[in-house]
Amino acid sequence: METIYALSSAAGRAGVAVIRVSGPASADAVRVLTGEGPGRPREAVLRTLRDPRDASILDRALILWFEGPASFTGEDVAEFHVHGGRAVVDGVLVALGRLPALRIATAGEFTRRAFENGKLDLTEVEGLADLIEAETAAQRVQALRQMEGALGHIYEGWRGRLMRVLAHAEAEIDFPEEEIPGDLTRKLGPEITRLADEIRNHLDDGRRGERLRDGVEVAIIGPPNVGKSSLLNRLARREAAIVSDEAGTTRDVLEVRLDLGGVPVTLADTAGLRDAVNAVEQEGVRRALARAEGADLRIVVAALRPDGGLEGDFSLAREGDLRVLNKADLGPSNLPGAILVSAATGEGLDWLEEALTQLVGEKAGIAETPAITRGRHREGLLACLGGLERALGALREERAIELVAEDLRLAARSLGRITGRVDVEDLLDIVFRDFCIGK
Ligand SMILES: Nc1nc2c(ncn2[C@@H]2O[C@H](COP(=O)(O)OP(=O)(O)OP(=O)(O)O)[C@@H](O)[C@H]2O)c(=O)[nH]1
Ligand SMILES: [K+]
Ligand SMILES: [Mg+2]
Repeated sequence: METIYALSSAAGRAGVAVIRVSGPASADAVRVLTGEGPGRPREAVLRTLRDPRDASILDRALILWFEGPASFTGEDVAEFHVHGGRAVVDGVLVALGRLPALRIATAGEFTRRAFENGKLDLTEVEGLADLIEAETAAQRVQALRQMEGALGHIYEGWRGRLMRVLAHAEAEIDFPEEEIPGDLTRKLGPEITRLADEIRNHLDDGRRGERLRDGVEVAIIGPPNVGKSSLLNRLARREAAIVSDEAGTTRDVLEVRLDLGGVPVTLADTAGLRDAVNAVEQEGVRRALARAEGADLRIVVAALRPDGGLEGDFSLAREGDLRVLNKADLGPSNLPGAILVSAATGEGLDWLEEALTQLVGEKAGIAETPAITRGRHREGLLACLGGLERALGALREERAIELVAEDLRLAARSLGRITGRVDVEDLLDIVFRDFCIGK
């Protein structure tokens, strides 16, 4: 196994930078730079780092030594906590690069080694990637939970039970007993049914976990000039979108990211909906409708007119969408089911934000039991469920036990692919794509 090294903290100037080395030559790397072997495992030592070519001083650094397999990667690991200046970091990296046994790590290679050495399963690797990407508090909680194995344990638990059922079925193939009709169904059926029910329940999560990971998509729609862009600017607390009294100001879909109660939200402003006056506006309207269609939630906006009449209506609102009547400053009004606001004065905006936060929280966020966070998990679980249902069907029809066993085997394999316990070579590049060098 080659020994790899990389800067593991972010590039650029910083107080401290961490350079990580992993592999059998890690102790040599410490020896060459400090003139001494590594200290005791997990105890920081302060050492002078010298360039091995001319003994010039590179830095005074803290060195942390982890003896494999009790390390992140499962191999011997040395961490150099150096001063985070560019010349210091470059000097140490160049010195390490001169050691013949060392080479620079590729993106995600430290984590990949952790996976290959059984330190993390694939769901835990994904949790770690999500933790590094987490922007909001709820995302952090979900990522940490997954990194600590919450999802992996559930899937491995199901796989263990499935393997036991499979063992029974296989025993039946090897040592067929006196066939009593329906006997096998009575033996295997209940546990397969229970497993299928549990997986079905887990799948029926309203995509909360996936939405929390990706962000909830909210689209603001309505006719021109009702104040959609003005409302977006209020919610974003900055002048993100152009506002004017000209109908048809907004053409492109404009997105801002919000953190509503810990849930990341992508709020989209869209072109006003009307029979467009030209091709560009027409394209804007097409995009607005497409975005509204794809969104998890719509804020449908109408506005009060100075004459007391109504601009727009809520015909595009679906159940669970927000209906907003803007320009409440123009006169008295009362529209049941609509939130009254004024983007001009700020009136009612607290309510709007509160209602939006509440709805978003219903669609995404932390539930008591860990939720599916990626389409990859969902696909694996659906494939597993399909196998279990086919196995149950085959049992009911009293088909050959070999066929039942084959379906159970496929179901177990689909579960195993989620955690990476069975042939996943083809998956690894996809899972590790999210990592950068040093991770
Ligand atoms: N009186 C009043 N005027 C408002 C309010 N909100 C927005 N306006 C005005 O209404 C006009 C249109 O506002 P925009 O935010 O550009 O409306 P829009 O819905 O994004 O318009 P398009 O992008 O053209 O579809 C501007 O002149 C705003 O200043 C409000 O609450 N009260
Ligand atoms: K406008
Ligand atoms: Mg606009």
